[in-house]
Amino acid sequence: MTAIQVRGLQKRYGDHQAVAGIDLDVAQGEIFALLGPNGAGKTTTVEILEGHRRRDGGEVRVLGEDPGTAGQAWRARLGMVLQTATDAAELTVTETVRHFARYYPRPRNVDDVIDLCGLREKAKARVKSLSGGQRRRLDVALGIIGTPELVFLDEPTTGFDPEARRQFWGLIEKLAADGTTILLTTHYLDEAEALAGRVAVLAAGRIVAEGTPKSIGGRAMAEATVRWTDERGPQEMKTSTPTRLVNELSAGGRELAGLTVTRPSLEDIYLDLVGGSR
Ligand SMILES: Nc1ncnc2c1ncn2[C@@H]1O[C@H](COP(=O)(O)OP(=O)(O)OP(=O)(O)O)[C@@H](O)[C@H]1O
Repeated sequence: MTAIQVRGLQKRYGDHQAVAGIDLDVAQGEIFALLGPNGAGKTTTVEILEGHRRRDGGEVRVLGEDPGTAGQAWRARLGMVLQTATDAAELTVTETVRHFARYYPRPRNVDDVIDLCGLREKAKARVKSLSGGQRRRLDVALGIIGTPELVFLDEPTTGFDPEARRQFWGLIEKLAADGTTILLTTHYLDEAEALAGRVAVLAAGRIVAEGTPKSIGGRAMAEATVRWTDERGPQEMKTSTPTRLVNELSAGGRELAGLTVTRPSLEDIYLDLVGGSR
């Protein structure tokens, strides 16, 4: 079943076209990433899907309903990770999660969620004493306490140190393993590559590429560059059949000094895709 279906979505702020006609399909159980630079229209898109912002044009279905008109029962099936959710800073982590659990008809077990989000050691700590990364994990705890079918994560790891990001990715993978659909926005390529089954690259309100991280921008098909050094010095050849080339070069068991085979990185392709639109 399709969790999210978007056709021709448009949003304009004054005379600025923030979202310029995008199509999206996210299947149930998928981790889907909207990847794009600052100002590409990611947050606007997610807020429309959450029902927090009105669209100017296009069709949107989220869990089968139009977010513009869907009611409370629909909302309870979504997990929205809002940075403002943890304002009750005088409460402890457990108290905060327990408090939010009361809003939902089918909440997860409070202790399970605290464990899942890696907050066991901080369960009795006041929210105001948490680090930025721990607070973000608490935001996620509050986003998933209601057993949502679909979770929206808007730039979840911005400002995290590398270890906190790894831990957070692990949490997202655990959620997805339970069958939760996840739509995340990010401007980190490695995050999209590590987590998402499919990625849409957004630039200036349009989707400029979509597919698996490996296939984005035709990367899987791109020519490889084979480099090696021989008696003439450093050599370089571009080829669509690098295995054959290396076989030919090394015929008779000849060792090739400094041999490397590279394809354009996701970063090369991405910068190419979004470069013209900034
Ligand atoms: N409420 C608003 N009023 C006017 N312009 C807005 C409003 N919200 C967003 N914009 C503009 O619309 C464009 C898209 O913004 P949006 O926040 O959706 O981008 P984004 O991809 O999420 O960027 P970031 O990575 O910086 O969060 C930007 O040019 C932004 O300045």
